Amino acid sequence: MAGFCAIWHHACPAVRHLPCYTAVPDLPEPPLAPLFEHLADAVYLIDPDDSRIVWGNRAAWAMLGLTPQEVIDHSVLSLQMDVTGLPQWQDIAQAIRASECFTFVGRHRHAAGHEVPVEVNTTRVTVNSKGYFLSVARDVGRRLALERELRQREHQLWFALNEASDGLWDWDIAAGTLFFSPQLKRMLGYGPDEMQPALSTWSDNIHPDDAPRVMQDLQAHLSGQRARFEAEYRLRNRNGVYLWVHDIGRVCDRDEQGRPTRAVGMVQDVTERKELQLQLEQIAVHDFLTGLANRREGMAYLEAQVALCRRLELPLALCFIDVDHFKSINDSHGHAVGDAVLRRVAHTLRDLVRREDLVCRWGGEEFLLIAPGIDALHALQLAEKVCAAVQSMPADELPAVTVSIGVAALPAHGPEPEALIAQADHALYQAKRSGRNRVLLGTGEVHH
Ligand SMILES: Nc1nc2c(ncn2[C@@H]2O[C@H](COP(=O)(O)OP(=O)(O)OP(=O)(O)O)[C@@H](O)[C@H]2O)c(=O)[nH]1
Repeated sequence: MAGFCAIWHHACPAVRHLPCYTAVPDLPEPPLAPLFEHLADAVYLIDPDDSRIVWGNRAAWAMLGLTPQEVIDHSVLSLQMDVTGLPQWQDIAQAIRASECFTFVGRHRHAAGHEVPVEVNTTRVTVNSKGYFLSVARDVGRRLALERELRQREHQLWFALNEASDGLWDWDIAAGTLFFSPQLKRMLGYGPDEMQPALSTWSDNIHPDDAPRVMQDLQAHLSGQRARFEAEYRLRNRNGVYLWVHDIGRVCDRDEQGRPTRAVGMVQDVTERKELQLQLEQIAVHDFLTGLANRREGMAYLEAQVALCRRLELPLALCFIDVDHFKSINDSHGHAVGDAVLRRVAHTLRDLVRREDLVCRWGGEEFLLIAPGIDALHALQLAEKVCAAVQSMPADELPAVTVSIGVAALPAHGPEPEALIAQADHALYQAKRSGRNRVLLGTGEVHH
């Protein structure tokens, strides 16, 4: 081995860190040896009889992290982790002799301790009348890593399509086809072979009340006005039941003119969350006992309608309605009966008003009727109707009651909602004082 130290040295000016090869007359070298020096793949010349490496190129030493001195005259068995002994080497040598080119996939041992996955192609060459093996080893670590990554991605994709809770869609806009993932079909109650892969399969099943908004949102994204498509809407399932879904998607391909050609997205079933949200919204704006709008909702409606009617120069009327002697109902029949009476009064009021009117429970046994577009005269007539309707409620299981009503109207009784309420409240107070079961109009005076 001492002779090798002299002929393999580290002073090659072209490649500074790699040992440089110098041909030695008494050692075999493969044909075209100088050419192999410039190959990126490792090249070894191996004596088939004893598996000794007798020559290698620069890439060979680099791949192993060793110097030529550490490799030359060593058996391939010391480098190749998948060849475990001479008998196995003999079998391999036999196979190499029997074929034009023998391919072997294995692992080289790097000086730093890690493995280098290699694909080794070996062929036979004759040097100085003796047969040798010429092996070209390619580092396939990167390729294997890529293959592993690809397999991993395929697995993730399979998982996303089949197991993830979100349904996926892939819309080939140019071809006019819409792919629905197995999970999306399952979410909507369809089998794997159902659901035509067409846009109409989706769009025809959107709730008619939601469809215009959803299509507008989709169009806004396709035309580039919005960065992505996102919508919450009702989608009909196979049984005709509407699910609430959260749909989010994005254009992923455009043609040379910038027109979208493909979009992908995912759909989540949010029915439970949406129904809970709707219930909470309902609770937030409704009175629990009567189901009417609550005071906060009534006030918001009054403010909005006063602003609108003032802008359009339309009248607006308010009726403050209070059940007469309600305390005595509670006292003589109990609180539960009192509640039932309040519910019945509420239903009577609701049945009497127009769609654009709003009745809210102001508190206790007080109700507020907001009637946009109605002047004071018509409001008085409406209030009389309310009095009559309450008085004529059937007195079967529940005690009969009457109501007193104070009326105020825009513009006569003040431009602001608070002024209108104060006027109606004062008129109600007067109605109570003057005997109850009656209607009085506000005076337009300011009362403190
Ligand atoms: N059952 C029941 N009673 C209620 C409710 N809210 C308020 N009340 C009762 O309604 C009664 C209102 O009494 P008052 O304000 O004295 O008025 P009133 O007895 O109707 O007399 P006038 O308004 O002067 O005709 C009180 O006894 C309250 O306890 C409710 O949700 N359910």
